[in-house]
Amino acid sequence: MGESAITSYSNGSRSAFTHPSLASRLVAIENEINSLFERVPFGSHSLDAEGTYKSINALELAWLGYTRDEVIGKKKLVDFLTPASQDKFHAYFDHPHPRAAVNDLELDLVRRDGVSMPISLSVTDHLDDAHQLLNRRAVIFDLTESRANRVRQRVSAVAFESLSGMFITDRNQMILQVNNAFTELTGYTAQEAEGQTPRLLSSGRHNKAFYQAMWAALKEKGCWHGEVWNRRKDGSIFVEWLSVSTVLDVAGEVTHYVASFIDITARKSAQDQMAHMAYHDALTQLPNRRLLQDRLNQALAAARRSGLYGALLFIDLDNFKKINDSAGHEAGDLVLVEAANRLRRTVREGDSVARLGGDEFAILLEDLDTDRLESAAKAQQLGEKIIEVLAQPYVFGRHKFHCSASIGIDLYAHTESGPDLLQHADLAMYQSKRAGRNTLRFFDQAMQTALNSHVALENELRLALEEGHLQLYFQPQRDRTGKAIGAEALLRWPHGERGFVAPAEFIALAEETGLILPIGQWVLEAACAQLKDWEDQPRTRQLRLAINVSARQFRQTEFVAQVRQAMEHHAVNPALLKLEVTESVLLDVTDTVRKMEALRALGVQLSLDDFGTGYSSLSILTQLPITQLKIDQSFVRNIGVKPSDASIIQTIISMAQILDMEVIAEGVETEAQSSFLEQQGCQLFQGALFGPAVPIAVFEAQLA
Ligand SMILES: Nc1nc2c(ncn2[C@@H]2O[C@H](COP(=O)(O)OP(=O)(O)OP(=O)(O)O)[C@@H](O)[C@H]2O)c(=O)[nH]1
Repeated sequence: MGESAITSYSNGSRSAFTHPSLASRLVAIENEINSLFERVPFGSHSLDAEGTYKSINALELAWLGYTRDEVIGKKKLVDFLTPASQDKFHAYFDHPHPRAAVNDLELDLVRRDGVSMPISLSVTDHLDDAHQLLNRRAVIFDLTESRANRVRQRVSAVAFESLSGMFITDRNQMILQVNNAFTELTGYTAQEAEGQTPRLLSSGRHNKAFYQAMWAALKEKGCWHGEVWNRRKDGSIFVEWLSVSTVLDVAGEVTHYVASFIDITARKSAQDQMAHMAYHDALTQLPNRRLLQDRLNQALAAARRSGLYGALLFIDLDNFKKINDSAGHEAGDLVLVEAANRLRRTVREGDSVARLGGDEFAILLEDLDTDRLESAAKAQQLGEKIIEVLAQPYVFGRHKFHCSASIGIDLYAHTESGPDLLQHADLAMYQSKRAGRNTLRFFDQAMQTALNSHVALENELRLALEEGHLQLYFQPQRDRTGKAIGAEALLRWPHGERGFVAPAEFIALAEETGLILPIGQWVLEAACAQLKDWEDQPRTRQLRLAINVSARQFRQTEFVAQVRQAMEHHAVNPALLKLEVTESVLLDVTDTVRKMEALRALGVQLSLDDFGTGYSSLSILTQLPITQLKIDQSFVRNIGVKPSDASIIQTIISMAQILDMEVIAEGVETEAQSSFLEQQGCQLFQGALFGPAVPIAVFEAQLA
């Protein structure tokens, strides 16, 4: 820029400048300075004593966005400041005793385009001999960049002090800096950590390969994340989620590593605990069925490779329910825990013990032998040991319980599948139960054949129920005059190929598989519908209908509600519905009494079926709101054959009279039986002599 571009104004009023040669000399010097400042990389200007621009360099003009003519002699610096900066400016410069210099005062300019610009202002004042301000020369630095840097630094500093533990190392992994969270999480202060390497925290839980993989990832990708077990200063171990990143220089060389971590010990232990709960039984802490299934699958895969036999033992405690019923569920729990401990102690390390549920346990024995018989012998040996160990008394304080076990064993080689094994062992266990309990049985081919037809029959029964092929037959119940007072509804299953399946066969199957529940519900609904039907005709309006309720059905919590709903649904008179239950429901007396009372409150009749064959004591009988006793047909059949049975019948009838219950005899086939029963005071009769079970149309046709 040429000389003409610089214009300076001298303040002619000042005495020091009155000498013409000195004044022109000063002007020349000032012009020289101005021209010098034209080339500097910062803003520069001079102001007169009033603060008006005397000179300004090109850079500052460019920042402001004005022309020289608009500024020189017309504007003051304060005209270009933000209001806040104006206040600051005045506070510094409107001083009774001007200072000689101000350095690095931070202000904000407002450019012509309205954008503000941070600057640093340094000013040198020229004073005359009387300390009056002559003029002022200023240099201005643009702080835009450095202020942004400072903001960045502040943000970084705040970020560094986050809740995550952080540390920065040099390229040799020497820790240069740690944050407060690092100290909180590890127990090491900055002084203790700085100068060390991260090995300071090593727990010894990771091997060399782990760290090698970490360094390889850092080298390749520039970052690594993962779980690391570390040790705090106090020696305690914690697990952290660690992220490490490399910092590179312009040449691509690592200069630093930056690591941040959070303590995930609590989260991890919660996760571990949940995983444990998903695979273990809460009461005994043994693996549960799910985990056993996994292990079975692994064991089968291993057997395929090794060719060795293994065995699965299915263990079920005998009459365990009695302990619950007699001493309470807590006592039952104690026995289960003790049984689990005994099983654990009895097996070899490596054998899996699991609780399948209730009082059922399983043991998986792997790698027994290449020979089937030898393997069976080993499994049997352990099975017998277990029977012996579990049969020892269970003593808790003053209480002592006895509980034997029944075991089913299935050997496996490379062929079986996990679910089959469990099913086979279960079936073999069931054979042990049938053989009198406290023993063991192996699954064999005959059992397999029986199982196959069992499974087929089960599917067919399910289908028969779904497709409405089950039927109710009606066997009349008559009074002493021979008049039908009602009927017992009996389930029949006409099978497409086999004709009628024997009720004993399919009902036992339904009990075993649980199908008895939907079947029982169907019977209940069908009986109510039938009662409703009868209600519409005068001839049948008074007929009562008895249905059989299985113990399993009766034990359901919602049983009473089901009965109520069915009766409401069909709007039947409850007094005409009779539920026949067997003595097997009496195992849980309290529950039975409660349910029976609820049923009686609904108005339903209750009959105790097969009476005399079970074990119900007289005292229990007196607690039950039963309306009828049914003499079992086995006694009736022995009338005139076995005198003791005749006395039992006499006792039952007189007992019913004392307890004010109705009494009915079933299975009456001969006149002799009938007249004996009548003589003893029996009021109601059912049996072939009075009519077999027949379809509804036949039954109704036979009504006199
Ligand atoms: N105390 C307790 N009882 C349980 C638990 N789980 C299931 N049960 C009871 O265990 C009993 C299992 O009985 P079952 O195996 O069917 O019959 P059982 O009396 O052992 O007779 P058998 O097996 O035929 O010899 C049922 O009464 C269940 O209510 C439990 O966690 N604690």
